[in-house]
Parts: sequence; structure tokens; C-alpha cells
Amino acid sequence: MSQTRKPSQTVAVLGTGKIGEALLSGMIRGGWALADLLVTTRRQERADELRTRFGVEALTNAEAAKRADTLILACKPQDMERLLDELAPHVTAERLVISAAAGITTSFIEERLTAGTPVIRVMPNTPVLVDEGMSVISGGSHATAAHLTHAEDIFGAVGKTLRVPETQQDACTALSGSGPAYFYFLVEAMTDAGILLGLPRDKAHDLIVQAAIGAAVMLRDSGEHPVKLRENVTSPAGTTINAIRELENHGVRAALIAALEAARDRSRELASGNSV
Ligand SMILES: NC(=O)C1=CN([C@@H]2O[C@H](COP(=O)(O)OP(=O)(O)OC[C@H]3O[C@@H](n4cnc5c(N)ncnc54)[C@H](OP(=O)(O)O)[C@@H]3O)[C@@H](O)[C@H]2O)C=CC1
Ligand SMILES: O=C(O)[C@@H]1CCC=N1
Repeated sequence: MSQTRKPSQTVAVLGTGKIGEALLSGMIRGGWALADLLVTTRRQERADELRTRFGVEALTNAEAAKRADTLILACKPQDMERLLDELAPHVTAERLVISAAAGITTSFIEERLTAGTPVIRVMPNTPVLVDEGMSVISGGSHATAAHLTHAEDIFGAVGKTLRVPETQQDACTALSGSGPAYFYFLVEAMTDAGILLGLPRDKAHDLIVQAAIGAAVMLRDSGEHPVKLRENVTSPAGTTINAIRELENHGVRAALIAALEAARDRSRELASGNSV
């Protein structure tokens, strides 16, 4: 997209790795002026890469904290404490701090920054790269309605947004933040099944990916319940019911429930500083 619009504020992405870069690229596609975007990195070569790829200014965390109105913290949860130590002397309560880190609570961040600093917790997912992300948003103690709207404006550039109470963030991380990985895992496994059934890998891949896209669009647009959509595919004494019986025999439904519960639990652990 080439249109530009003038946001009222400068936004810095601190810890620009996979999610930070995806968000940055989405904001640029969405028309944010490059002059209003800043990034920070831990390594010089990464800073050079981002400058070359996006033409964005890369600086230190302290400089970003002094210059940007909104700071998006996109480092790993395990690196958050160190990043906050670096930022604390420079972040005033006029800044808005948005964290995209799994597990890290708004209170964890508030306790380490100037009293009264507004903090928002967001859980995005990697489809922000193709403007089909979902970003789940919760405000901390000092975040106002205007701050939440500003966060929605930023993350809304790369997909949908949903506000939830922060108590639901660990569950949303399990469902939505990690969610794309489960679908990639299923595609990988189903492509292997295609190989077993004698199809070339590229054809098996294309068939499964198109089935996934078609199913996703129907789930989103048909207004039908997933059970109804599955029943429509499942003919009496047909092929699909044989596959469904095997899925149930192998406990796939129970495995998915247990898997998402494990992801939720890990998100909670990250909040308590259990980093390994
Ligand atoms: N990947 C995903 O699907 C999602 C991730 N998240 C969350 O986003 C965050 C980032 O994840 P992801 O992008 O995958 O991880 P990455 O490791 O790709 O990105 C994190 C980046 O932060 C940099 N970094 C660490 N400490 C500092 C510091 N003090 N100053 C500047 N830069 C620093 C790292 O540098 P270096 O390159 O040197 O390691 C790295 O480039 C995590 O908290 C994760 O929970 C949220 C939703 C989805
Ligand atoms: O696996 C993780 O911890 C991150 C958070 C959600 C998706 N990826």
C-alpha cells in the first residue's frame, strides 16, 4: 500500500524479531509514516537488516524510550525483565507501553516502570504478516479508553482485534497466539498422509492447503456451526466417517484439549518468572 496517513504519535518496536518485524511491516503497509516508526534490536547486524529492508530508523532502547510516544515491547518473556531495567529510567507516565510478550502481566511491567505509566497487554499471532492476524488486547491499571483505542488502531492495521479482561489472556495465548502453529502441524501431518497414500508431496501439500483455506473461509463466512459444516461432508457409509472414527479412536479431540491447556499453563508459568 502506498497511501500515507499521519498518526498523531511516534511508535517504537523494542526487540524487533519475528513478531516485531511482522507488526512493523504491517504498519508500513497500513500507511504509517516511516518518520513516525522506530525500532530497537539487540544486535547491530539485525539493526542494519531492518534499516535496509524497511528504511526505518534503528536506535537504542533508551533513545527509543525518550523519543517514542508508544513503546511496543516485542522481546521474549525471558528477556523482559532486562529490557524493563534498561527502559525504566527513561519511561515517563506520558508514554504508552504495549507488551506483546506471552505470559507477562501488565502489573509485572507497571511495577518496574514509573508509577502511573499506562500499560497494555496484547497477544498477536503471526498471520499479522498477511494482515489476517488476531490481536487480543487488555488494559492495565492506568490504561484509558483512548490508550486501548490507540492499541487497536496499531494492531488493527494487521488483522482483527479483540478486547478481553486480562484474566483471559493466558487462555487467548493458547488459542490464538499459538493457534496458527496447530494448523501448520495438522497440514504437515495430513501432507504426510498424502505421501502414504501415494501422492507426490507438492500435490498433497496443495490439496491440503486449499482444503484448509476453503474450510477457513466457510467457517468465517457461512454462519454455520462447525458441527453442521462437518456433517455436510460426512456421507452415510462414506469415506469421511471412517476417518472421523479413527480421529476419535486416537483421542485427537482430547489431545487438542490437553495441548491447549498445556499452552495456557505455560503462559501462566512465564508470568511467574519460570523462564526455562
Ligand atoms: N512468534 C509468535 O508467533 C508470537 C510471539 N509473541 C510474543 O512476541 C515476543 C517475541 O517473539 P518472537 O518475535 O517470536 O521472538 P524473536 O526472538 O524473533 O524476537 C525477539 C527479539 O527481541 C530481541 N531482544 C531481546 N532482548 C532485547 C533487548 N534488550 N533490546 C533489544 N532487542 C532485544 C531479540 O534479539 P536477538 O535477535 O539478539 O535474540 C529478538 O530479535 C515474545 O514475547 C512472544 O511471547 C506473541 C504472539 C505470537
Ligand atoms: O510460543 C510462544 O511462546 C509464542 C507466544 C504465542 C505464540 N508464540
